[in-house]
Amino acid sequence: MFLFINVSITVNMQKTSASIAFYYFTPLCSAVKYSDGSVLLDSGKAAIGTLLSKENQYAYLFDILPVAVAIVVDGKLAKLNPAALQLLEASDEQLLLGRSVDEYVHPLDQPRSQGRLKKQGDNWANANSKFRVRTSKGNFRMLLVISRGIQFEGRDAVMISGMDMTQHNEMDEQLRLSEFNFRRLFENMQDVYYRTDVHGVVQKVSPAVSKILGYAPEEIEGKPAEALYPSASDRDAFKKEIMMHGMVNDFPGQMVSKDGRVIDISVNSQALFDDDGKFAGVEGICRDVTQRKMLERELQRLATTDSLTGIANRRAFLEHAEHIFKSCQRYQTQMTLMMLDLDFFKNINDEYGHQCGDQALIHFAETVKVELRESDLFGRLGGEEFCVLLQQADRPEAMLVAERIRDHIQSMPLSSASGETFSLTVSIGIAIYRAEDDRLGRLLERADKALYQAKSHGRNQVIWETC
Ligand SMILES: Nc1nc2c(ncn2[C@@H]2O[C@H](COP(=O)(O)OP(=O)(O)OP(=O)(O)O)[C@@H](O)[C@H]2O)c(=O)[nH]1
Repeated sequence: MFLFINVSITVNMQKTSASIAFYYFTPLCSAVKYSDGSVLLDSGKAAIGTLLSKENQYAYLFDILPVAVAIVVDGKLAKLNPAALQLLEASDEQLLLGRSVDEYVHPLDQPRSQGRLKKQGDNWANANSKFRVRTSKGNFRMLLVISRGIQFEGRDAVMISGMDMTQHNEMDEQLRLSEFNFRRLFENMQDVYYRTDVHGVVQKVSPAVSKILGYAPEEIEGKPAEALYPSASDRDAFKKEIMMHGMVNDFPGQMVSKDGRVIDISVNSQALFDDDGKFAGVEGICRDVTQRKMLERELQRLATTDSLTGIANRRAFLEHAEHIFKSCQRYQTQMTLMMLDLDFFKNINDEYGHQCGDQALIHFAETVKVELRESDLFGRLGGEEFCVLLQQADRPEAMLVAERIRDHIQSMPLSSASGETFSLTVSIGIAIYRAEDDRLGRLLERADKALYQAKSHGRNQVIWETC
């Protein structure tokens, strides 16, 4: 296959038999035929001379060239090959011959084009340059054009050869536009774009990082990303997920800002691989979700907390208790459950008012809390009924805690808004986990039964389950 790059011609062309000499190149030979008919060949390639001496073969080559070629005399088209006709969307060469080149060149490119066509003689060449060309149908094309002085039918002429770059140009433009869009996004996005290398060293980070973490990008780029994580476990969980799935979505984590604050973040990332398919790093987007997390925590707190006393509400208590119950079933460990109910509480409300009753409930909860350990659960099941779950507590231990609570409640000083003092008592029923308990409800039922007995036996007492 020929490679007609920089086709350079000396022409002595008649209308019927054309004689063109090409510099042409193949892997095997290079050859030149000059206008005086002489042929210069590389040594050892004389066979090609036979080919070059056949002038009609050059005319044939001119016709089959995939590159548009036009010969211009005095600024007017004098000869075009079929590729040129195709490029100019013209069906017949005769319609173009004699027309000024300017008719086909974009007005803004005409001064440049005219300057290049003005040169005399046949020993010069214009460098590659882009021109906007208008076809016969009015469509614009972007051409990469080279031109060279030649002799055509005994006159100074210019041979122009052009490659259609319209598509390349559109692609360039699209690329430029997408680069521009990416840059605009990169500069202005609220979230932080980041990319690390295979060792977790930050390669690129977007300017939003300064708003979120207080660092300028240059302070982070080139440093290990893990220096920004407050906890190694967060980092390890992230790495594990990325290595396992190649990506993470809305992955929760935390980072430490320049001023030492811990920021909640959510990360969308994906693993990067090199051409050989080897892991090459991670790129992704980090979002500051501190506000969202605070709201979520607040919502969670509201959903699980009794608004009056601040202890667990019924749902949260039972959920947690269920959890501990299952653990007891699996590991056959101990747990005891106390049901606590204030005695004659209706009377407090009736005598001192509902607000005073509320205050009494708050004091009650605070007093009970003091008697419990971190691992114990305390919740308000409703009204003046409460429940305590003691983990790893046997009967003597549970009885001791319950008695202490009962005692402290009865000696807890309370006063009404008008200054009247009064006290409260509490009845407590206790049940302990048994191996045959198949659900938490069994334990609750037995504790409730014991509480009922405490009430019916006179209140202000602790009763251990009977059977
Ligand atoms: N102030 C106040 N009172 C409440 C609250 N929840 C329930 N109560 C009141 O608690 C009282 C419970 O009354 P009862 O169920 O008759 O029980 P009791 O008066 O404590 O009598 P015993 O349980 O039999 O000793 C009712 O008057 C309820 O209105 C609350 O959040 N605040």
